Amino acid sequence: MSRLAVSNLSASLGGNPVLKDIAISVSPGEFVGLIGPNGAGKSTLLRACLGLIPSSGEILLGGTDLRRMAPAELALHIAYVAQDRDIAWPITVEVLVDLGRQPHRGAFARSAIADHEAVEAALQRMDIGKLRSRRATDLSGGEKARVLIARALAQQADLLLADEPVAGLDPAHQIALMQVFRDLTRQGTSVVASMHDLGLAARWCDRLVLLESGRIVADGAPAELLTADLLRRVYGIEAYVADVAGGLIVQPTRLAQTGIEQGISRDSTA
Ligand SMILES: Nc1ncnc2c1ncn2[C@@H]1O[C@H](COP(=O)(O)OP(=O)(O)OP(=O)(O)O)[C@@H](O)[C@H]1O
Repeated sequence: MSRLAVSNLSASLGGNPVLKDIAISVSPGEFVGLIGPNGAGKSTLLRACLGLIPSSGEILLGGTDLRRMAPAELALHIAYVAQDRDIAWPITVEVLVDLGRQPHRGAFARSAIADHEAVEAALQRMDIGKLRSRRATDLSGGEKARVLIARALAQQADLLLADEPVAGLDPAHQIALMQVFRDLTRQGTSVVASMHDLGLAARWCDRLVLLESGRIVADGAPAELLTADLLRRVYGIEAYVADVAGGLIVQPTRLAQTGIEQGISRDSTA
């Protein structure tokens, strides 16, 4: 059975249709990359899959419509990393990551050993052990991002939805995060992450789902989906695409002619 099964999903924001007849299913242990141009609807789809915005259609989590699940139950099954990395409270990194354990215990219960281990594992996975006593509000952008991802990892949900989780991370931490996601999926967790870095998406995701103007226009294995033709049509870019022994390489090189038609200015020397 799919861990997440979405069908006929449509949603409007501010009176405008933003998601149109979306169908997507995610299996246990799958790492799905959600790609598409700015404004395509990636964040909205993730938020709809959390029940955060009104939508029509079906969103099944392990066979149950998640809109009928209580928030506390939902939090045991889905973890979410939002695109917005604002941290308002000057609490320590360790305390913030520990908030990810909240669904597993009563609000005032003492941390159990399992909670402690989950927090330690999340701190190590995101390479923020040495930041544990720092105030989260004092961290750099990339450090804050890693702390918020660690909080979601500590939740140990079987489905992780992450909105542009690599944004702001340096190359080493981007690759490390992809490795963390792959390791999690190999242990049975499902991960759906929106991404703009097509090279990382190509190399690490099991499957890519491409959104354009609120519709899914392609869904498949990276090597089948990421063709130069499709990238030109959807993103208006030329890209170097090569399937080599070490894995798929996708490197955007310049704007395509269609980029101009879409209103994107182009540096003719590029
Ligand atoms: N609250 C809102 N009211 C009206 N329109 C909205 C609202 N939130 C988002 N939108 C619109 O919905 C569309 C999809 O937005 P969404 O944030 O899901 O795109 P995205 O694919 O995640 O983009 P990006 O890559 O820029 O993060 C956009 O056109 C956006 O302007």
